[in-house]
Amino acid sequence: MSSVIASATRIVIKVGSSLVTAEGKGLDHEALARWAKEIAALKALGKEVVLVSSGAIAEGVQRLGWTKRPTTLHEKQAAAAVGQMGLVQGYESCFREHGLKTAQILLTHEDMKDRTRYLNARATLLTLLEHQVIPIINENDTVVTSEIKFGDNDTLGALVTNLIDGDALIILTDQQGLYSADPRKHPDAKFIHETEAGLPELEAMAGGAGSSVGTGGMYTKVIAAKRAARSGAHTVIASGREEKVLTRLADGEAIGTQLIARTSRLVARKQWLAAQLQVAGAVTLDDGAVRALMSGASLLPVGVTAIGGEFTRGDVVRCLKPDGTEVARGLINYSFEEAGRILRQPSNKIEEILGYLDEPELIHRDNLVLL
Ligand SMILES: Nc1ncnc2c1ncn2[C@@H]1O[C@H](COP(=O)(O)OP(=O)(O)O)[C@@H](O)[C@H]1O
Ligand SMILES: N[C@@H](CCC(=O)OP(=O)(O)O)C(=O)O
Repeated sequence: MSSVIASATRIVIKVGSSLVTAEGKGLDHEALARWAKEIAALKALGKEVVLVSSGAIAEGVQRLGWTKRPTTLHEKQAAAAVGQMGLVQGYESCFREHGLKTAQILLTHEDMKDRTRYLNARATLLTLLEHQVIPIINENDTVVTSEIKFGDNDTLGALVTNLIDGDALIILTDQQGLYSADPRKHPDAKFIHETEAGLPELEAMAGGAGSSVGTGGMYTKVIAAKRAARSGAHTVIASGREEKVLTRLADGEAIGTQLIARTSRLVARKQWLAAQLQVAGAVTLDDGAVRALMSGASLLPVGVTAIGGEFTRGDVVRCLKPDGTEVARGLINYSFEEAGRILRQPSNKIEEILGYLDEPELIHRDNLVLL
């Protein structure tokens, strides 16, 4: 059995509070340095890495001189705001030692639900990866309320994996991986080396957080693996205390629990797009654009002859052949008003016409499914 990480190129790594803080009291700077070193080694192997890191609240509590983790939402938010400074400062200086640039990204649930924000967040993250920057992501604790909260960074890690079409999600925690029951309470629990992500029995095995530092426990990790699998990504839950865990995983060593996604990344994305029932509009293509789409290209405004419906950026629209039959469906980059102004035009004219350029494609091929 070898690790799925060996063949993964785009990887989201989630480190829990217990791994970046000293027993929940302030940041463990040696730990941050170790993560930066390991991630630099993955980068050197040609992998793209996004880091989802907790630890803001724990660091904030320390900086504010509080003796325990607060219970009210506003105190937690205040602690997170203070602590996030330390978290990004710490990572920034550790990654700089390896010649790597970092970026701070704070997200909420709404950023993922709202299609326009979803596309913007996706484009920003992919651009950062293109420029070899390590995005460091946390929940935007300042603005969250219970309705828009991920609540735990395991869920955030999975949604980020979906967002950027990651090949794999690595969840690092304080246990070796998933056991048949919480090993803190059941010392005889059996270790699970490999299983299929999303199996209902896994949810029954996983309990809540075992420490006062972490939040979600194994349950949110198992659910995160199920979510990640929706976009075809495999998940590995492993111990962050294991020596050189990331580089060993990348070498193919099967450390931790592997939760395998059944459907491939591409098939999963196309299924998701095809299943979108709410279609906001349609664009009619010329014959050349239909041929381009069929051969796997993106849809450019130059190949569009008409539009219908009132859609906004990020909505799902139908792509119609000149005779009106549907050939494809995809997430559109421009609103119906904008699309109406740039249709039949070459992409290098978009900026001149609209005064700005979001993307040269009307629908990018990654966001397009042929029917
Ligand atoms: N079936 C299980 N297998 C392993 N750990 C479990 C299981 N059920 C509950 N846990 C608990 O989940 C904890 C890890 O989650 P959590 O404390 O939220 O960590 P993190 O901060 O890394 O997210 C473990 O320390 C363990 O006590
Ligand atoms: N946004 C919070 C993260 C909360 C959280 O999910 O923590 P954990 O269960 O340790 O990953 C923070 O940075 O403290």
